[in-house]
Amino acid sequence: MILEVCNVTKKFGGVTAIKDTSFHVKAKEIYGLIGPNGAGKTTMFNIITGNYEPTEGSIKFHGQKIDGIKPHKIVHRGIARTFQNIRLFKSMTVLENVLIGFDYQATYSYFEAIFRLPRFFKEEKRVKQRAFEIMEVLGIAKYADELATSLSYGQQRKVEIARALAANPQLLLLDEPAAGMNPNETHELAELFFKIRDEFDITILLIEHDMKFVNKLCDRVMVLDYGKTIFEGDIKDAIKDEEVIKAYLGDFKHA
Ligand SMILES: Nc1ncnc2c1ncn2[C@@H]1O[C@H](COP(=O)(O)OP(=O)(O)OP(=O)(O)O)[C@@H](O)[C@H]1O
Repeated sequence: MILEVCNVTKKFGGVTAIKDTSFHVKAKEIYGLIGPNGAGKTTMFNIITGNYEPTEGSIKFHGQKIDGIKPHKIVHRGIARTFQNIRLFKSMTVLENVLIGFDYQATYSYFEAIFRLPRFFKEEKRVKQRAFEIMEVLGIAKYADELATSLSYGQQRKVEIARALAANPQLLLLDEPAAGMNPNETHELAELFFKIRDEFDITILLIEHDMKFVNKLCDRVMVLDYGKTIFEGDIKDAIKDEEVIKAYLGDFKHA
C-alpha cells in the first residue's frame, strides 16, 4: 500500500471539512477523489501534502506516518502535486518553470555553485537533460524557451505536471487536471496520464469533476459529500450507486 488515509477528521473552527475518512491507494493505481463543491477534496490534498495537519487521524506513506511533517519534506519523501488554479511563474520560460521542481535535489554545495566548480556544471547538465526527457513525454519540449504563460491553458497544465514530475515523485496528486479543457484535450490528457503512470512508474491520486474522464481513467474512487465518505471502491460500482448519483444530481449518467 503506498498511501493510507486513516480516520482523518479536519475541522476549521466550527466547520468540519472532513469527517472520519479512510481510504488507501495501491502502488501504480490511478485513484479518484470525487464529490460536489465544498466536499473536502482539496482539504484532503492539503493534509496529504503537509499543508494542513489533520484534527484527528493519520496519513501513512509506504507504511510510515507523514502527518505533521512539513510540505517540503513530504516532497522529499516522494509526494508531489499540482494545484486547482495553475501556479506558474509568469516571467519564466517553460524550461525554467520545470527546473524549479528539481531545486531540492541539487547535489552540489552552495560553495560549488558560487564558484562554478565542475560538480555544479555536471549537476546542471544532468538536471537539464532530465527536464527535457520529462517535457518530451508530455509533448512540451518544443516550447522549452517560450514564456510559460504564452501557452494555451491545456499546455500550461502540462508544464505544471512536468514541474511536479521533476521532483521525481512516487505519488502524484493532481487537483482538477481536466478543468477548463475541451473534450478533445480531456481525452488526450487521460491517455497522457496512463503514459505518465507507466513511464515514470508512479501512482496517481486525482480530484476531478469530469465523470467521463474519471470513468475512463480511475481504477477506484472515493466519493466525499459534505466531508463524509459516501462511497469507496470500484468506479464501475460508483456510477451505479444511489447515494453517489443523488449527491451528484445525476452527473454520473453522462459518464
Ligand atoms: N482554510 C480554511 N479555513 C476555513 N474553512 C475552510 C478552509 N479550507 C476549506 N474550508 C472549508 O472546508 C470545506 C471543504 O472545502 P474544500 O475546498 O476542501 O472542498 P472541495 O471539495 O475541494 O471543493 P471544490 O470542488 O469546490 O474545490 C468548505 O466548507 C470550505 O469552506
